[in-house]
Amino acid sequence: MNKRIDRRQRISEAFEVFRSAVAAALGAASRAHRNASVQHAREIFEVVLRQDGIDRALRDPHYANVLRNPKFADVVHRAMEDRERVFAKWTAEGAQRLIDLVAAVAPGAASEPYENWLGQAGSVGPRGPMPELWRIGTAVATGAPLPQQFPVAVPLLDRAHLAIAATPPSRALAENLVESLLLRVLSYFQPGLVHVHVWDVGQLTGSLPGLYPLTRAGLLTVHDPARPAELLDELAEHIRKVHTSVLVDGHVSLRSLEEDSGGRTEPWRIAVLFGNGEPLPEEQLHKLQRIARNGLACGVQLVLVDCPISVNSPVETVLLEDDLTGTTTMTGPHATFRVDPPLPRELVPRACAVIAGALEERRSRVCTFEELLPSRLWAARSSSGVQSPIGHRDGVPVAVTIGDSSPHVLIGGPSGSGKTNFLYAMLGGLAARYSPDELELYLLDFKEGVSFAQFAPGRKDPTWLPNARLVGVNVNQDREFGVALLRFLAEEMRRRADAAKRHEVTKLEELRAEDPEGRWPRIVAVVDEFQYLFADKDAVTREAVALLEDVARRGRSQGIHLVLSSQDVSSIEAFWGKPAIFEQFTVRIALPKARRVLADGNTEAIELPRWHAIVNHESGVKQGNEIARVPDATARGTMDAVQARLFELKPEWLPEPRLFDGSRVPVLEELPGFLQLRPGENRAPKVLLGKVIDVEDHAASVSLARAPGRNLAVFGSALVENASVLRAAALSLARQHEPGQALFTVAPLIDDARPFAADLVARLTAEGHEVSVVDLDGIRERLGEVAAGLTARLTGAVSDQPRPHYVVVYAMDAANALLEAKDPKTLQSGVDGLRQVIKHGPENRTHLIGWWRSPARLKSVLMMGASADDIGSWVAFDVQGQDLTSFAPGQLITWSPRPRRGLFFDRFEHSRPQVVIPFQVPGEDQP
Ligand SMILES: Nc1ncnc2c1ncn2[C@@H]1O[C@H](COP(=O)(O)OP(=O)(O)OP(=O)(O)O)[C@@H](O)[C@H]1O
Repeated sequence: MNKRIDRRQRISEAFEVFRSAVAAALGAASRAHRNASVQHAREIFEVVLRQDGIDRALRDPHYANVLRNPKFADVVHRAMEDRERVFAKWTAEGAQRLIDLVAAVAPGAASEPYENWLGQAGSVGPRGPMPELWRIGTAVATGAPLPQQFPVAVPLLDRAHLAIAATPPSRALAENLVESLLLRVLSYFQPGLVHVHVWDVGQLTGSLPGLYPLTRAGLLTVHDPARPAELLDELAEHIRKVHTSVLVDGHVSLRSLEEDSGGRTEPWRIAVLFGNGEPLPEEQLHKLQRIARNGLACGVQLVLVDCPISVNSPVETVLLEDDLTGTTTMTGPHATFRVDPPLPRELVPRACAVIAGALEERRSRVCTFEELLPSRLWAARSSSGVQSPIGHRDGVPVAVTIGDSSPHVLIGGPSGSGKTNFLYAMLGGLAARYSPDELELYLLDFKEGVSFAQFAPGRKDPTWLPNARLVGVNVNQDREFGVALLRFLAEEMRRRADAAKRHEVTKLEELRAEDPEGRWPRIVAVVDEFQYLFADKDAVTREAVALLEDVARRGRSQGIHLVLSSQDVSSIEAFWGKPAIFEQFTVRIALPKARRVLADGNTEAIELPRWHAIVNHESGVKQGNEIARVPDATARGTMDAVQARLFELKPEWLPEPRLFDGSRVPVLEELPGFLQLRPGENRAPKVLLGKVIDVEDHAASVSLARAPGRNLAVFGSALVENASVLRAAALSLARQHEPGQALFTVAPLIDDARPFAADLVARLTAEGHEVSVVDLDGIRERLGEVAAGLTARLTGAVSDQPRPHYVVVYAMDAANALLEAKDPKTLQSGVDGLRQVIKHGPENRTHLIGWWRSPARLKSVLMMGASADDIGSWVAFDVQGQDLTSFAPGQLITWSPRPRRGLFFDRFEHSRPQVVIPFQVPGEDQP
């Protein structure tokens, strides 16, 4: 029995060992399993965590427990470490870089806290600097290890539109954002440089109530919510206007123009559209898309709130969420931003009132001439045209553009309305911007007075305007000078067209590109009171019209531009009768009360205040009107000061402008053409008579060749003028002969002529010439001797080289009766002698230079034995055109005499008579 018990005991014990072994084995397995599970869970967690990212896990409430579990602490720790390592660069410098960047490109009100600027009117003018970004809030990079804040800013004005999409809870935030942004912009720039338009689909009273004080100064326009089309049309019209009047000639945007011209010439327009999340009706949407597409180039900025639109132009987008955070396309999806807190309610209207007030004050302040000038003189290029501000509106410059698409300018305004002042403002601005290689000026003033005289060197002021190539003053009745200028321009136009053809181009801009070494400045020719050109229905007007038509039509592509100004455009029938000419004058400037310069029905000039001008680049149609206050440009220290500065800058080689002063009496002895005369064997002597009216400053001259007809007659009763011609003729001949080589007979046949003749004789003898003087009593005999000498040659009795002999007779007709008497012996009259001299003198080097007090008195002599043909050239003073026709067969001479002007015709040289200005005679003063 005991044995059995013992065995059982042993068995039990044996099983006990087994059980313990099993238990131990199971325990170990379970521990291992537990460990493995934890390990597995960690790995799975790490996989998930890495997949989601630690930053997301940290924000996700589902992760909260797990992240606290100490078992996963090392996984979390590792992930955090990795994140920190990855973000080390960002953490160290990322946010700071953004802070620095915004501070650099968004100066002043563009990014600083409102305390620094709100309530002050901006001071930055049209020349900038232009902020690149404008602050809207603060962001943190989502997922960065440290919640470092950095500013969020968006580009605006010329750079990108702004679209904001909000949810109902965040809509108010969107409005705050817009308000703050607008105030930043409005407070940055000088008042007037930015205009705001607001349209809100939902609210009749409009949004942004804090901005309302701006309406008083016209800086804010709140548009009717029921009529969005009105705003869209207005913006579209503005864009069109900028294209047609400002962005002419090559510039694609106001910004590129600004870079070239050194300043903004057009204010920005910011249009804020508050929508309701629904797209606009299709037609309006298309309009809006067009504005979005073209607006940025023309200074039109859209800010669209809940106004869905897809456009093909730069737009930055802001998305605001229910939780009042947002994202923007500027910072991408990895940054969450918060809109800056709203500006203090009560400060906004006050700030807007300050801005409006400052603008009103600016408006009442007169901009100065100095403000028309560029920051750098002569820095602009004229390849595609020239442009200069001529005045300001609301502190913003208003410019005139002259180029291929706005080639010519017409200025109108009654006397005293400021045309001349306007021209000065324009010429000052242009001359300061464009060097003489870029722009040449031809300035002609028909008015009494000397408004352009200061541009040429004068007795008091030796400086002159370097751009001026020609200055014509006191032109008054010398309409021929206007024609001469037009002729010169037409000639230059042809020269340029030929050069263009050689380079196979059609326009000046292309020619300049093809021929960079060539000098091809643009030419602006200004004619003040140009209606004088068309004063009579005569050959001058006909020629002027033809030339004007040619230059107006073809000048544009050759860089030749006309600026015509008149107090009475309506009276210029010849001009009006040619709509083709008129149409070329697309730039119209109307001064107060100007009539007919602008298009019919555009009567704004009537209401224009003093010292203002309407600048219109659209042929005068109403939409093209831009009003500018023109500064005083004629006072001392304005145009004259610029001229003095430019004079210092001018290159050495630049010649003085030619001055044509209609009131000046030319002086023979100062004329280069006279001083250059020398004795010469093989040339026919040249006789200078006076100056012709031309651009080149030539003398009128006749060649006294050894040929029939080479005599000179001077007609008219005007003593001084006739004596002047005889004197100039004789003195110029004297310079072309060695002393003793020629003989001069000087015959004053009336007493009044004696002083002139005596002076002439003195000068001729002083130069060593042989002079014989005869008076009325001796003339018949003298002519008889000369005639006999000629007869001897004609009959062959004498055959040596004839000696040049110039017979200068004052008032030849005084001897008519005396000459007509016949010699009782020979039955010859003195007239026969005279005829012989006139007819056969020239071929034998004897030339008659005679003054007859009327052409009829000479004609009576030229009946038999001599003819009008024997007087090959003549100058007439105070003689009507019809009285001269017998000396210019086949010509219709429409000449009305005028003081100190003669009509000159050389049948050997001229197809038509030309006007001459006689030289000064001794004792005669300059006016
Ligand atoms: N913008 C201006 N600011 C101040 N003064 C001005 C301005 N424009 C013109 N004036 C002054 O008004 C006067 C007349 O101006 P201006 O000579 O330019 O007129 P106009 O139209 O050319 O007259 P007119 O044809 O009679 O010569 C001048 O004394 C000029 O200084």
